[in-house]
Amino acid sequence: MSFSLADLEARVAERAKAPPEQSWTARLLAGGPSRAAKKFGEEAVELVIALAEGEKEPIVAEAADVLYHLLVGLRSRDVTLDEVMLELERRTGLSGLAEKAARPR
Ligand SMILES: N=c1c2ncn([C@@H]3O[C@H](COP(=O)(O)OP(=O)(O)OP(=O)(O)O)[C@@H](O)[C@H]3O)c2ncn1[C@@H]1O[C@H](COP(=O)(O)O)[C@@H](O)[C@H]1O
Repeated sequence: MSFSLADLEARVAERAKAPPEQSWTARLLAGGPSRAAKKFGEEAVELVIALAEGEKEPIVAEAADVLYHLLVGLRSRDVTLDEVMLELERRTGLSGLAEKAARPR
């Protein structure tokens, strides 16, 4: 498998420039960040339901929708995948439980 989230981010960036009547990406972005956020939320809920039900095929399909709509949402706020990956890389040295315990109360 050579296709990556970075490839999808590049595709989203390319299609953002298309006329909205020819591109779902461009149409979503033309609606502004709140439109992209709302669609991401809908897709996230559909993934939650698929995960709770436990069937693999819908989980894969809904997870794909979530990842694509996440990238569109990030683009709507000019946040890059690199910025998110840097944050994830920063966290690799720390267990999630240790990080939670270290939070100010
Ligand atoms: N990965 C995706 C992708 N995943 C989902 N979608 C679209 O997201 C839209 C919403 O999906 P849903 O079916 O969940 O939602 P809906 O149409 O509102 O239907 P319901 O909620 O009523 O079920 C549909 O038009 C899907 O086709 C995507 N649209 C685009 N991409 C990628 O973006 C590229 C560019 O696409 P365009 O911008 O459309 O050219 C494509 O080549 C793909 O690589």
